[in-house]
Amino acid sequence: MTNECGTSRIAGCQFTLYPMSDKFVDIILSALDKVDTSKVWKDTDDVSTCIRGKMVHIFDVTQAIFLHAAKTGEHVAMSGTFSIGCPGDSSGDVFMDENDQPQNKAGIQDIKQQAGCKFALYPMGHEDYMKKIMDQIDLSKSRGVEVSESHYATRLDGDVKDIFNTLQESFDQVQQVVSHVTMTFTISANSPSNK
Ligand SMILES: Cc1ncc(C[n+]2csc(CCO)c2C)c(N)n1
Repeated sequence: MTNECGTSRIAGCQFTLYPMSDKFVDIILSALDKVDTSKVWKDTDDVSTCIRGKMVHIFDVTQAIFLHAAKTGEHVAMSGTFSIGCPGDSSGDVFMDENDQPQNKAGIQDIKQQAGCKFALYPMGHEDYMKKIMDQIDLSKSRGVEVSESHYATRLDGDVKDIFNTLQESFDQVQQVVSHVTMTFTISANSPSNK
């Protein structure tokens, strides 16, 4: 059964890039600058960047910003929270009229990048939330990434595009049956550490 409580399906992501490099200012600002964010509402401050709009563009922009930062070869991490159906979210609805064509597919098509990611799904207000989460962990295993258990999160290892596809599909599947869903993630590339 669907649990509709918001008036729109506006999605969003609040994220922070952490380049482990002396050049962190340039890496953050050029990643934000190189990515086409014309189909999302965006606000950057000294802590993080928030984007809001259609789910397809939220994942497209988040992935592209991480890839542009990671392709510098520096050790870069990104942490953030995706959200959809937040009952208080509505003022950016103007961006909901955009079409579903992702703006950054061409810009990232030649970037090949391995990464490790930990994510956690939070279906809000559902008593059977563990079942909804376990279904997505099971589905992750057929999406071309290595899936492993971690306390309070699930770990995904593989190509960044496969990782973001897995994140998006998991989030999308749950939001089809749960009105308000949040999902936290941390992704790291070019780390000098062993797993
Ligand atoms: C995605 C993202 N957005 C904002 C910040 C915050 N921040 C920290 S240093 C810096 C550049 C100099 O002002 C900015 C914007 C971040 N780290 N990652």
